[in-house]
Amino acid sequence: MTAVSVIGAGAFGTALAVALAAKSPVTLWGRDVAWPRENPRLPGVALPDALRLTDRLQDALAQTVLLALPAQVLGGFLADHAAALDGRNLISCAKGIDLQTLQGPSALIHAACPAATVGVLTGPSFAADIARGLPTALTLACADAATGEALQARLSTGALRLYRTTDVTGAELGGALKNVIAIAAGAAIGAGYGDSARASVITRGFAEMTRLATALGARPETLTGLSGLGDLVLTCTSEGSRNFRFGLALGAGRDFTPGTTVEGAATARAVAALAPKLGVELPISRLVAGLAEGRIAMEHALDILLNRPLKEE
Ligand SMILES: NC(=O)C1=CN([C@@H]2O[C@H](COP(=O)(O)OP(=O)(O)OC[C@H]3O[C@@H](n4cnc5c(N)ncnc54)[C@H](O)[C@@H]3O)[C@@H](O)[C@H]2O)C=CC1
Ligand SMILES: O=C(CO)COP(=O)(O)O
Repeated sequence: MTAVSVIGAGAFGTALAVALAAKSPVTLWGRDVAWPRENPRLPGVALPDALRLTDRLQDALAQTVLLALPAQVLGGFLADHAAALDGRNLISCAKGIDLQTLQGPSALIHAACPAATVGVLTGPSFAADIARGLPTALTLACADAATGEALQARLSTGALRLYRTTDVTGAELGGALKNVIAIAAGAAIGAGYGDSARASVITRGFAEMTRLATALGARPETLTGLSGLGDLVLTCTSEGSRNFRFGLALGAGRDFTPGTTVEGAATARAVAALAPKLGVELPISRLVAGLAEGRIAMEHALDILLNRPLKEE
């Protein structure tokens, strides 16, 4: 039995498994791992011998399990496999808010697996960078400080440097909400509004992320760390981001590749549903929800943002 297993053989799960296999044997579970030694979602990355692939969950579960499934499928997966997962260290790597329950991945895990120790691994990191062994800094959040420290040591490698925090809510929400703002930043660029407009979206978007996250119990300083500001900067400025590219396509009125994981689209709708319940104003996120649902046309988006009453920063 390996020390760490990774559930979800998409781009991110595979990249994490490749990186961790440099340190100790890793098992990677996926429902569709019939590919030879290269994952089509992560082209050009050879899978090392220390990485064992399986589609049998019962063969995959170590004491520490990284859950690298998209946020909108995590709840169903947990419902199906809670008994096998409970009691382990379960670390969410998903960046989203579940649209059905309006909860983040850590709350879904707690609810399904009450005896598990829950953690969150998040921060600025493209799967391709991690898989290539490029230097990357992430946040490992765990409410239990001692377990968090042990997990930090277990999951750090020569290239992957983990910082730790006990603020699970803040770390998780930073990663989820930056995807929504990245869609807005992409839309601003795609529509030709320019880099100054993008800088405004990043800054005012960060204010929205902080308002919502603190209303849900996050510590404000967590939002200024890797999991919040760090990942926001990466995702709003790089075409390596699927959320940013989705926004680019929206802004330019172009189609977007179906089947691509774009966490920010569903998360924007979850955020729009949460905002009135919490009494927080989130104009950019609500606009992204409207664009993603097709309720708002791109040609009206700018007017909606600019015609609001003037206010203090
Ligand atoms: N790709 C990246 O650079 C990064 C991704 N993440 C996060 O990791 C999470 C996963 O994203 P990616 O791996 O990039 O997505 P992906 O689109 O590359 O892969 C998704 C994987 O989930 C599997 N899947 C879908 N529904 C399933 C189900 N019901 N049961 C079992 N497996 C199922 C698919 O077969 C696929 O292997 C997302 O929350 C994303 O935000 C976080 C950091 C970086
Ligand atoms: O979360 C990511 C980088 O930190 C990946 O972003 P995308 O899901 O937008 O590709």
